[in-house]
Amino acid sequence: MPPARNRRHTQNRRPGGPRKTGRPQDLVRRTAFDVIRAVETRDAYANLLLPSRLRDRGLTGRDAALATELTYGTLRGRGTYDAVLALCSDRELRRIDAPLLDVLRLGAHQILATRIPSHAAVATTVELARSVSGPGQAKFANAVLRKVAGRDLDAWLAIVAPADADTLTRLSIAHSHPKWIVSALRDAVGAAEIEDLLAADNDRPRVTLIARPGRATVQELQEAGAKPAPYSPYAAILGEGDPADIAAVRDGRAAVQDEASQMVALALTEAPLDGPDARWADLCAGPGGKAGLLSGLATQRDARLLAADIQPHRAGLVRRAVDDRAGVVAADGTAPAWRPGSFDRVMVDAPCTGLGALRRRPEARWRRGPESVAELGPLQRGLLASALDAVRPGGVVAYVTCSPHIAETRVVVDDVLRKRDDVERLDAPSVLASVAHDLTGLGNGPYAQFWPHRHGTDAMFLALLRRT
Ligand SMILES: C[S@@+](CC[C@H](N)C(=O)[O-])C[C@H]1O[C@@H](n2cnc3c(N)ncnc32)[C@H](O)[C@@H]1O
Repeated sequence: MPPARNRRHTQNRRPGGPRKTGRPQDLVRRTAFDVIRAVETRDAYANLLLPSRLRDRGLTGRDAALATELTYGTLRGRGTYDAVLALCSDRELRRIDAPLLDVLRLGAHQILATRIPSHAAVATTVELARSVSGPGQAKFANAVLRKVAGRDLDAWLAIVAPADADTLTRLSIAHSHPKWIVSALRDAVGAAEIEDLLAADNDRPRVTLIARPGRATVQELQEAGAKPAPYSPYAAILGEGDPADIAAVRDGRAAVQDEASQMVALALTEAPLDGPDARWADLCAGPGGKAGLLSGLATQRDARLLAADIQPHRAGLVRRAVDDRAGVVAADGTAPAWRPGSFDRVMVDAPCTGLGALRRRPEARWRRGPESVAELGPLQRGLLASALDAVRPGGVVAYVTCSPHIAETRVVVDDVLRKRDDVERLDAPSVLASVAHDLTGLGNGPYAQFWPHRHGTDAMFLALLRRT
């Protein structure tokens, strides 16, 4: 993980301190490197690939923890490390072979953000450079990394992100976020909190579980070692350990799910409604996180959930997450197979940039550019319009994104509603507060926005809309 932001975290538990026993450190670094390369070359997701690489190579315990930290930290901190490396290299970064540049980033992370002694970090990284790029490049790596090791992180930050630099540049380098994301997040959260938000994006996210209603209980998760969670009555926080070690998770009766994701689904089920309340739909259900919760509650309330996703394989994942009463279809939510007014409650968890979940997807910030926001806009508008048609008069739609970018959140809702006179906005923060009394800081309504730095959750957005 990078710089400025993470002092809180790194001071308490900086990984990679000296070890007493000889361990396969080379294998640990090689594993981190291989995952970082796969992220770069074939768009792999670190959080999906790393666990299987650790298993394949028999890395467990402290070795697995170090490989995870090196992988995630290097991916997150890339923006800061590149700024430092650029000053330490006599070659422009774009002229350095991509694999070697990843080795250098991995070395910079160890030197600047872990307790691994600098000389050991340099020596092992140079060895890795030798095996990846040959002896000549190892010499180059040695020269660059020795310069990196000449200053600590604070000293480097004073040079690469000085206080008198323009704010966007300073925040972008110090907190390792692309400038366009810093700018978008600042528009959404405001200048006073942007630095806290960027810092939270670089923190290790807590692992939150959901006990799927009717199939598992929070008590069962707590007996397995999880702790109470602040907001959702179905959530528990796993401080350490592998979720897959918990029987309810292995059986699919419980799952890993961010607490804000749980809360926005609960808000849909708690939004006040007159008349029948028997037919629910989730138009973008894959892989089934929210649908799993909705289906359990639907069954308890004698309602029925229809869950749809355009991608058949994701609809298949939904099938495993929901209970037997729910229907699951592979369908395009913008060209519905159901009649208008078919449902009482509809969830639209729209495809989005995912800027609200940067903590959990360390590579995501480097993968998309600002153009992706505009590209997703028509689909987001189409899905919301379709959901409003699918709900009966008096029924409720939840429009949700895992992004706080205002062009994906309130701008979409306001655009769609401008063209219709049959929709009213409900006060989403009040509905959420009816589920969890201590839940504040969601904004002044009618929309609700969760924040990592305020709530310790993903930055989920929620609009609750009622057909009139
Ligand atoms: C943000 S994800 C949904 C996450 C899910 N609700 C959960 O909680 O696990 C968005 C989903 O929308 C699906 N999708 C994209 N376009 C769609 C469309 N036109 N109709 C239905 N689903 C669509 C994607 O395949 C993806 O699975």
